[in-house]
Amino acid sequence: MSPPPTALAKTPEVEGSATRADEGEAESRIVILDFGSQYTQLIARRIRELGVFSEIVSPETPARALARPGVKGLVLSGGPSSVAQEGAPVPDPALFTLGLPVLGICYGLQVMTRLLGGEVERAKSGEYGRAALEWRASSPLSAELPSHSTVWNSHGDRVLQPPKGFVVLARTQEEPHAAIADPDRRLYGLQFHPEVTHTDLGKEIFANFLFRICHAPASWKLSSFLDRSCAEIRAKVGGEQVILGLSGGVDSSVAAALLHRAIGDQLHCLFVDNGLLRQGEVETVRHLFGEQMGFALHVVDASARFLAKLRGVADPERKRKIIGREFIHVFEEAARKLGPVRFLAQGTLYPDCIESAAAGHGRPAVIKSHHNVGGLPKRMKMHLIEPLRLLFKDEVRALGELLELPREILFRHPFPGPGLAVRCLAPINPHHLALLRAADAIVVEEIRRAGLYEEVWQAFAVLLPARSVGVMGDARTYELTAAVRAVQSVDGMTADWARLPGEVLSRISNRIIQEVRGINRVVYDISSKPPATIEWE
Ligand SMILES: Nc1ncnc2c1ncn2[C@@H]1O[C@H](COP(=O)(O)OP(=O)(O)OP(=O)(O)O)[C@@H](O)[C@H]1O
Ligand SMILES: O=c1[nH]c(=O)c2[nH+]cn([C@@H]3O[C@H](COP(=O)(O)O)[C@@H](O)[C@H]3O)c2[nH]1
Ligand SMILES: NC(=O)CC[C@H](N)C(=O)O
Ligand SMILES: [Mg+2]
Repeated sequence: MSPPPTALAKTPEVEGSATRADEGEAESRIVILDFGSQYTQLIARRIRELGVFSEIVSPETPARALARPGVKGLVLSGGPSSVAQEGAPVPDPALFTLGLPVLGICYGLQVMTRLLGGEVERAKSGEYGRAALEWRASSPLSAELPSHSTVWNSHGDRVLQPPKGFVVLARTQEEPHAAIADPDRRLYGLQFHPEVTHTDLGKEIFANFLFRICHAPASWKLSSFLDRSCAEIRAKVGGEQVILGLSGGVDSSVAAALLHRAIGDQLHCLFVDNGLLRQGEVETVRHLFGEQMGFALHVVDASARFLAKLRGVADPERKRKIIGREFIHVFEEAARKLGPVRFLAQGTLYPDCIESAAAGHGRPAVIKSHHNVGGLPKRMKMHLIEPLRLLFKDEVRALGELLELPREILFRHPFPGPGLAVRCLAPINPHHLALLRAADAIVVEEIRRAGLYEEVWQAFAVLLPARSVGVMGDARTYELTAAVRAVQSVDGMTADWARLPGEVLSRISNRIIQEVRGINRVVYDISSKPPATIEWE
């Protein structure tokens, strides 16, 4: 197969100071109408990787709202619905008359076909997974692509008759209308999914759409994003004070560094020691953010009140609620002490926004309640500043690198807001937390020492209330059990237990039993998610 074409733009620059981007004019962008595909975010990612900003909007967005300055083209995503089905999402038909290029993918192709007068039918047998694609006609969408390549499908409906003015660009063995287009109106449709990595040359197809059809400049760069968002924050905040809950995790740390660059000491970072933090966490945060980075850091020791409220509580959901409520109280008190604070900053990311928007139609925002500390903003009546709300996690990490945050912070394993409380299945008290903290530190230390820290998604210890008999130094012991959990995952939604080398497990086990008095047995958790979860509670 021939090498990929040269049409590919470079990935957005992370380094460098070039900030020519669109000062004063609207940022060039591609707008993606989301029909509910599991891959919509991947479409946005692919486009941004090519250096063009992309934005995901509701499928019902009116055409006039799509024709904004800066918009260079539209993508209609796939989706679970069937176009003939009642209640299936339909875009504003006027979007096809805006003169903007359109790329319909799967459901997006099918809905475009139907709206423009073509026919869609239920296929006799769907087309799922791998297929061999053959480009049959030349077009800017397939420019410089080899005539044959592998694509990935997932559809049960198909285009029976393309709309008037459309020609067939490509087919697969099963599907004669794998790609169709009306080149004069710059309307393109693909039955397969160019956004998934299983489609070879999917990125090149996007590059052709962006640069040969939409003529979008590749001007989306994190460095210009950084400059622009600092200016926006300064304009919004003026001389006021801002508070931000700093957890030491990636998102809040990057948000803090960005705000600090914008407004310096008007930013007050609040780090709450809830008594449920990992070993050395308070010192690390104090050293890194207070001393090294020079942030106005307020460390609030609230461990006594958290632990008092948690004493004797075993139910995981009750633990989470108590912790969320205490966080709010601590924040409110701290804000009052600082004087009138009008702004609350948060490290909300783009996936959080999309998830909560999707959940807005009467469904509970399950994912948000998992990730936010007790819904701070709603109750606190402050204006929100969310500088990362347009970014994906890996873009946030890259931004953190631009802001010179140490790798140690940016590539940290996720740590749940409720902290060690959801890893201590034995009754919560200072003694049990100390055992857990010590065991956890050994797990992480040994995994680091083996050079595996960045290979696993998360690794930690859990303290179990199970006591068992052991023999140490000829004497009987009757003590608690530690479970070691280490998983591989991409997004935390699904996970498999990590196949840690036997020697590493053995060192962890020996050290915990020898060094942590009160634990005499170590087990390794070999459950995947689903059906288990990553955390034990
Ligand atoms: N100990 C804490 N002190 C102050 N704020 C906290 C603390 N723990 C959590 N928070 C707040 O709760 C938010 C949500 O926590 P979450 O773990 O989802 O994100 P994160 O810690 O910023 O990043 P990451 O997802 O990488 O852990 C944080 O951004 C932070 O504002
Ligand atoms: O901020 C958080 N607040 C929480 O209440 C919470 N519970 C779990 N997690 C983290 O989310 C990922 C998936 O965890 P589970 O498989 O246990 O649901 C894993 O990375 C968990 O560590 C949390 N994060
Ligand atoms: N992935 C998709 O967009 C599927 C579209 C439609 N639900 C079908 O089965 O054909
Ligand atoms: Mg965190």
